[in-house]
Amino acid sequence: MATVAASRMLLAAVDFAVSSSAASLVHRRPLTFRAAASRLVPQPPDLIHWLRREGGFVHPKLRIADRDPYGLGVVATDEIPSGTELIALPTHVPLRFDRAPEAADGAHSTLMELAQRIPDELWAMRLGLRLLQERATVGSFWWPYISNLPETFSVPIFFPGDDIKNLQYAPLIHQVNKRCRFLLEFEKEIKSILNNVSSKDHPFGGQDVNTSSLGWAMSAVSSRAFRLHGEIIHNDKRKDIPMLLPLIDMCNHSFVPNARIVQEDNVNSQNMSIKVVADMQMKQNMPVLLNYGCLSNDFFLLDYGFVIPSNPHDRVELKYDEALLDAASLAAGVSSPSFLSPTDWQQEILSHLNLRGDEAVLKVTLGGPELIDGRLLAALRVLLSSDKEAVEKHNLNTLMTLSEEAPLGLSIELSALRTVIALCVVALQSFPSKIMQDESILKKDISSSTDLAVQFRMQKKLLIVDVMRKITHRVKMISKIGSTA
Ligand SMILES: C[S@@+](CC[C@H](N)C(=O)[O-])C[C@H]1O[C@@H](n2cnc3c(N)ncnc32)[C@H](O)[C@@H]1O
Repeated sequence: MATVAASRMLLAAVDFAVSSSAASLVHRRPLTFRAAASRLVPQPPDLIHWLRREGGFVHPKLRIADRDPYGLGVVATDEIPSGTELIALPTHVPLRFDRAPEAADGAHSTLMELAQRIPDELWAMRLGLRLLQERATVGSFWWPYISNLPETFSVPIFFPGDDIKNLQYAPLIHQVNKRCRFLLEFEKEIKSILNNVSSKDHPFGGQDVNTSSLGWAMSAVSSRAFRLHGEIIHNDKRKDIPMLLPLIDMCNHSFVPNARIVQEDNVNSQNMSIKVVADMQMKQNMPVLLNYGCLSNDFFLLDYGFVIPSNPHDRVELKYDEALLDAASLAAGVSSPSFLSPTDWQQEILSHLNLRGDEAVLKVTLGGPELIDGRLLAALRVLLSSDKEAVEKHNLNTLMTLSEEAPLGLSIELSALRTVIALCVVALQSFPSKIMQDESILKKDISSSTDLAVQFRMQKKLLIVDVMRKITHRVKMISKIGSTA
C-alpha cells in the first residue's frame, strides 16, 4: 500500500514532465528527424587527403569506413604496433570559437554578441555558432571538414513528441525540453539582432538561421567536440577549450579504448599539436576507439545520440523526499518515526549532508560504481539510528560509504539496505512500462528514435534491477554474519 502511494508520487513527477513536454511540442516547429548517417553533401572531399595537405599526419594504414550502426569510423587496414602515432593535427586545423576568421571583424563581434546570450551549460551552441558561420562561408578553409559532417543527428531534441514521452524518465525529458525551449527562444533573439546588422557584418553571410540549423550545429558540436587543456587559470585549474578536431572526431567511443588523445602544449601555444596514439596493437579492420568519458546514458543520449547497454557509469536519479523514504521503509517493514520527523541531531547531520535547508540538493542517485548515493545511504543509516553517540563516533565519509563494515551495526545496516531495495521497487513502478514490454517493442519494426527512447528507459530499469540484486546479495551476506555472530 505504502509502496503504491510512493510510486504514485514518483509517477506524478514523470507525468508532469511528460505532459509539459507534449504541450510545448505542439507549438514547436518540427526539427525533422532522419536516421540516415548520410553526410552534409553526397560526395564530400577526402578528409584524410585534406589533412595531409594541411601538414597533418594520418598513418598510412588508416582509413575511414562505415561502422554501422555507429556511422563512420576510423579503421586500421593492417597491423599497427602499440604506441604508434595514428593521427596528428597541426595547430590551425581544429575549429574553435575563440579564433576569429581573418578580415571579418564586424561579423565576429556580432557572433560574440550572440554567443554571450548562450548559458554556460550550453557551451556546444557557442562553438556551434562558429560552425554555422563557417558552413555559410563560401570557400571556408574548413569546408572539406564540414561537408563530411553528418546531415542529421540522433539526439533527442530531434525526436518526435511521442518519443520524448517514450523516454519515461523525467530528468532527461526536462533536459530535452530545456534545450528545445532554448533553441526556440534563441532563434527569435538571433533574428531580432540580425535584422539590424548590415550585410557585411552578418556572421552567416545573410543566410537564415533557425531552430533546425541551430539544433544541427549544437548537436554536431556536442557529439564531436573534445575539450582540450587551456592555460592554468589558478590553483592548478585549467580552462578547457572545446574544439572540433577533424578526423579525430571520426573515431567512435568505447569504455575499453585502444587509442588516446595526446595534447602537446597548451591550446594557445603556436606549437600545440593534437595526436591520437595507439594504446595497443591494432589488428586489420580494427576500429580506432577513444573513450569519450565516463558518462551516464543521460549524457550519451542527450549529447551524442546513443545509449550504452549495461553502462557502468549510468545512474537513476531520485528525489530525496522524507515522505518517500517513510513509505519505502514501511514497505520494507523497517519503519522509523524519524523519517517524517527527524530529531534535532539527525536534522543537523542531514543539513551537513546537504539534504536539509535552503541550499539543499535533493537529487540523489542509484547505480554507478558506488551503487547507492553516499548522501542517501548516510541519511538512511542516521535516520534509522536512535543512538546519537554511536552515530557521532563516525565521520560523514564513513557513514556515506558502502563498505564491508556496517558502521552503525548489522541491524541498522540491514534496515537501511532493505529501505533502498523498497526505493528501487518504487522507482521501477514509476515507469509506465515493464522491461518485458520494452523488450518486445524493441523486436518490432520501429523508428530509430523510438528504438533509442525504449533502449534508454529499459537500461534505466535494468540498472535498478541490478542495484536491487547487488543489495539483496549484500543483505544476505550481512544476515549470515548476524546469524553466526
Ligand atoms: C565523434 S562522432 C564519431 C564518428 C561518427 N560515427 C560519424 O559517423 O561521424 C560520435 C558519434 O558516433 C556515433 N558513436 C560513436 N561511438 C558510438 C558507440 N559506442 N555506440 C553508438 N554510436 C556511437 C554516435 O552517433 C556519436 O554521436
